[in-house]
Amino acid sequence: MPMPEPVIHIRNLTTRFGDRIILDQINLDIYPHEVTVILGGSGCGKTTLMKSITGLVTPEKGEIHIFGRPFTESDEKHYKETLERIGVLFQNGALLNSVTVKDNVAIPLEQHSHLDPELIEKSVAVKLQLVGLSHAMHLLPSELSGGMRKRAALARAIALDPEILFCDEPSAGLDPLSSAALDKLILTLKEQFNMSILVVTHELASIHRIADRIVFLDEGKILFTGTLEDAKSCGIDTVETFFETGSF
Ligand SMILES: Nc1ncnc2c1ncn2[C@@H]1O[C@H](COP(=O)(O)OP(=O)(O)OP(=O)(O)O)[C@@H](O)[C@H]1O
Repeated sequence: MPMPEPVIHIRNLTTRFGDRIILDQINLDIYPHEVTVILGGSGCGKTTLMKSITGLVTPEKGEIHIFGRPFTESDEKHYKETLERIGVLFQNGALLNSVTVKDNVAIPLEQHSHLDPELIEKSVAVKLQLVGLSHAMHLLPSELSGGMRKRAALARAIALDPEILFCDEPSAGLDPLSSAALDKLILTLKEQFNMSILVVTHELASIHRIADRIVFLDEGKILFTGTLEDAKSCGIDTVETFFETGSF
């Protein structure tokens, strides 16, 4: 079967901090309605890749097309419209501590939608129900467990019904049950909401549950891309060792 058009198409992406090249001429296609797991040792550039794609870091050179249109050199209107179709779950959750869970999830809708307050309230309630936090909507982030905080941050990341969702180490610091619950949610977002999802994680159990495709980064270059099954027997020592041992 021919591959569908990628939702993200990256060519020769180079990102540098000072005199250090972090991403070195990356070529990568991200396909729709799949979970793509970005793997690689600490400091290899996984977060920088996500930030380069989402405009949080400015690449030195290269092209990024999102939804079939150039993103790197787009005008302000197109740039903003594209970002509204993307959700990001940051590594630390990045919830505002001074407002309730419900108000945290409402923020993107208040800032980027034209919905009236009543519809915003309904939309927030739907998202909180989806992540299983209806009962916690009036709590402050500091009153939540780690797993609940991650789910609240996920509800906020999907507030605008994004077509692409980025999750940076969503299960870091979670116990196995909370981690599995989060993976289930990620699969629901892919299967029922048709999202294309990029996840940075190095937890083998999680990778086996969610990954359709693997992108393995090493020192700023892509060592392997392909399906999870292919990754396990790709003939590249670093990749195969990871799948055997769970460490880099
Ligand atoms: N804003 C920045 N300024 C300078 N250097 C940075 C900046 N952000 C990241 N780096 C450096 O770039 C390299 C890649 O960082 P990045 O966070 O992308 O790695 P990572 O693969 O996500 O690592 P980890 O798995 O440990 O989170 C690291 O050496 C880091 O110190």
